[in-house]
Amino acid sequence: MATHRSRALWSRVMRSCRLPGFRSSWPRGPLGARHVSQEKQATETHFGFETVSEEEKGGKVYHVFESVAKKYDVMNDMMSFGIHRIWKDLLLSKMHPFPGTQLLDVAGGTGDIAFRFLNYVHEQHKGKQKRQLRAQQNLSWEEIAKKYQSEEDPLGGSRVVVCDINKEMLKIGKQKARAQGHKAGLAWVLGDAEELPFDDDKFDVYTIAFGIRNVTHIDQALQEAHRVLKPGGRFLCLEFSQVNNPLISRLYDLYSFQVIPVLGEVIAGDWKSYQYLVESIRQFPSQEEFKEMIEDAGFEKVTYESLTSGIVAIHSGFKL
Ligand SMILES: COc1cc(O)cc(C/C=C(\C)CC/C=C(\C)CC/C=C(\C)CC/C=C(\C)CC/C=C(\C)CC/C=C(\C)CC/C=C(\C)CC/C=C(\C)CC/C=C(\C)CCC=C(C)C)c1O
Ligand SMILES: C[S@@+](CC[C@H](N)C(=O)[O-])C[C@H]1O[C@@H](n2cnc3c(N)ncnc32)[C@H](O)[C@@H]1O
Repeated sequence: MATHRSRALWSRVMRSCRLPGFRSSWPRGPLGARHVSQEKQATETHFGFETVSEEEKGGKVYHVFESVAKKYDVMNDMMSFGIHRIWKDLLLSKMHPFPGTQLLDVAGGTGDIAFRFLNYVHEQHKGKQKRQLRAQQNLSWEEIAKKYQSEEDPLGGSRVVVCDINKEMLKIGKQKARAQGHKAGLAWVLGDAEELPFDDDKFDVYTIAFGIRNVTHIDQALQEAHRVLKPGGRFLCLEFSQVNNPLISRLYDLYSFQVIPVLGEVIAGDWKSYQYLVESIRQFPSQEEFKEMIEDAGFEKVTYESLTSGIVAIHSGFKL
């Protein structure tokens, strides 16, 4: 059994060497994940390097995340040497939520962004409370103790809704929330980024981390982001992007195509989902192209910051 498994693994490694994975520059559709050919308008798209119908794509993406959900978090630490945590922390520092922020985290999966948000606003609120106490002279010990024991909202009114299309990812997220003691200020909603189950002008911030690449109609998801944000609200997207240093790009390509699917097979028993991951990264638009797409959806003051040589980028835009 073990020999069969390792032989199968080796044959996959060999096959993957024949993939365009050895090219130093990658074919990139101008619209990223959505490729529209002249003959078959708006019916075909990409699922990694595979061309599939738009109807098929959603089901395939669903299957990927249903399959990897249980191993999702451990895979991210292994593949990125823990670096995905730093990227997510940076997204939160960029957001720098104000007290009372209403956040919608779309494609929120197992809750990494939501938990960071809750920890951030909790720390912020505690800091504010301390500063207020320090500023008040001559408080008795009883008054100070009362202030700490009062049932005041420890999140200062901030709330987060995690919205994801995949039940299995949300299930793992809810288990993590229980284990980490997150209860208040957190809601889980099953929903599609392309058709959000929320009213217009509802949220202060919309985040999407490593999610938009998987959506069939990225333009539709961006328009939905714009719709649900309040005027003055902020769009923030953390996603894979384009590496511009040729040497790092070559190493990263080698690592992506030769190591990541192997890790996927060994840790999650799922080569194909991790092959989809690395292929879908190469189909996603560059920093500048994605910036234009965000502007086309009606966002203003759109900027981006490339992280780790452009392996990922954070895009930001405002609904004004
Ligand atoms: C299904 O869809 C998904 C599933 C998911 O689980 C997650 C997502 C969404 C994704 C995330 C939340 C983040 C996931 C993170 C990544 C995909 C990885 C991002 C990658 C990095 C941060 C590292 C970037 C790597 C480089 C720039 C290249 C550095 C690599 C090397 C020097 C190794 C070069 C590799 C080769 C020559 C290939 C052959 C090598 C071997 C077979 C030996 C094995 C090598 C290793 C295990 C690597 C050891 C590397 C080091 C000790 C150096 C580390 C250096 C750096 C990190 C700069 C989702 O959608
Ligand atoms: C790579 S995970 C990202 C999870 C989380 N944001 C994080 O940073 O770890 C991608 C998530 O996008 C979700 N997703 C894919 N297509 C979606 C869609 N159309 N609407 C909402 N979520 C979607 C998947 O179910 C999956 O949970």
